[in-house]
Amino acid sequence: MSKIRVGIVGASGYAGEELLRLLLQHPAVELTCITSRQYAGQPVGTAFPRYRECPLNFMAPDVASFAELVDLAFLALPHGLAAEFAAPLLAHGVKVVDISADFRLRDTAVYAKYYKSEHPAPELLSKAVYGLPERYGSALRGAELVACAGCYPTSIILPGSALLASGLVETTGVEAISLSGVSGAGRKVDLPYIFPECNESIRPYSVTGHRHLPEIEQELAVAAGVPAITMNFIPHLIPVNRGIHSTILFHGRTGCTTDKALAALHAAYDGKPFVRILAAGELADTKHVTMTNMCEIGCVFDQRTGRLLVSSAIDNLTKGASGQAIQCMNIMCGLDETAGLR
Ligand SMILES: NC(=O)C1=CN([C@@H]2O[C@H](COP(=O)(O)OP(=O)(O)OC[C@H]3O[C@@H](n4cnc5c(N)ncnc54)[C@H](OP(=O)(O)O)[C@@H]3O)[C@@H](O)[C@H]2O)C=CC1
Ligand SMILES: CC(=O)N[C@@H](CCC(=O)OP(=O)(O)O)C(=O)O
Repeated sequence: MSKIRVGIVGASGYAGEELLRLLLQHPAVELTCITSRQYAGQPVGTAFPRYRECPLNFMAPDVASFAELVDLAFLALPHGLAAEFAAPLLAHGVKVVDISADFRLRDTAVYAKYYKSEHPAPELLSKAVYGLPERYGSALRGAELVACAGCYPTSIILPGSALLASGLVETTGVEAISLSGVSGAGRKVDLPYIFPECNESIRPYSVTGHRHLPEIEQELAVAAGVPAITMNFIPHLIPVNRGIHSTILFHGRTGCTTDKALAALHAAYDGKPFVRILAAGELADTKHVTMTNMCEIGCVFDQRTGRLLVSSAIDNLTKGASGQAIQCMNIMCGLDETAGLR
């Protein structure tokens, strides 16, 4: 079988770097082109010295020349911009896997509120499949445009949707407290993210209106089968390079126990290669998942408070971004879901 020709738009950032790491050893793809404005014309090793021996050169992000070289494009661009690239690429017949947030929200008014601008390509929203393979696997088969789930959302929606769908927990009073490594903010020089500012620091931010909140609420409501879910989501920046840990608190319904919650998670995810359900008494740890495409989930029911405490961990750059994007590509193209990701 001939290899799928793929390219990365925005390959000089952290999501781009993670795509490079995974795609350069993917058995069914040929990485034909990578773009960057600042490194255009230079070898990939200029931006990432670990790839000094790699013969690839960055090219300028010119859609027409890029589209000639690829069957499928990964967009690792800032939100707002990704949609501007998606539209002409799709028009050239190129499949698009977008890692940005541009096609995740179904409601353009919600997008405008949280992303502070009108949606750049609303006409494409109906084409977009939400890129969370464990929940949307069959819709991904043959999709042309995939909106990869966000990093924090992946860590919350995977456990949360299974538990809400099981009926063991209430749909009201949901709370999620998440901790993210600094690579989640991208490869940029910005004062709050330089080493002396974020080392030895744990800092909550955007505690009442983070842009991932509507994405999490949207997908949890779908899973729960209710018109809307209103919840708290409290992200924190922590001084590690990679990894997200989320603690999600639910009010248990009558009969909720740790064993029943674990059984619901097993029923949803047994056989899914990138979800690991822990045994009773175990909670998730980012150390167990960094540099992998795995989401690790544990939970415990607190009899005293009636709350189900759920703990989940992912690598923000792998299952939270580029690994998930490749998992989506594998399904879109009829490959083994795990190709290049084990
Ligand atoms: N970091 C993470 O953990 C996650 C990131 N994401 C999403 O993935 C996307 C990329 O994130 P990340 O890699 O962290 O971001 P970075 O800031 O590290 O990289 C952004 C990339 O976009 C390119 N770029 C920026 N502006 C333009 C432009 N005007 N035209 C063309 N290229 C441009 C940059 O290249 P150059 O300047 O050289 O042109 C660079 O390659 C974002 O939408 C982010 O929200 C999603 C999940 C997790
Ligand atoms: C630590 C940090 O700053 N994290 C980013 C989210 C990471 C990201 O890129 O979000 P997407 O999944 O939507 O692309 C933030 O809070 O905006």
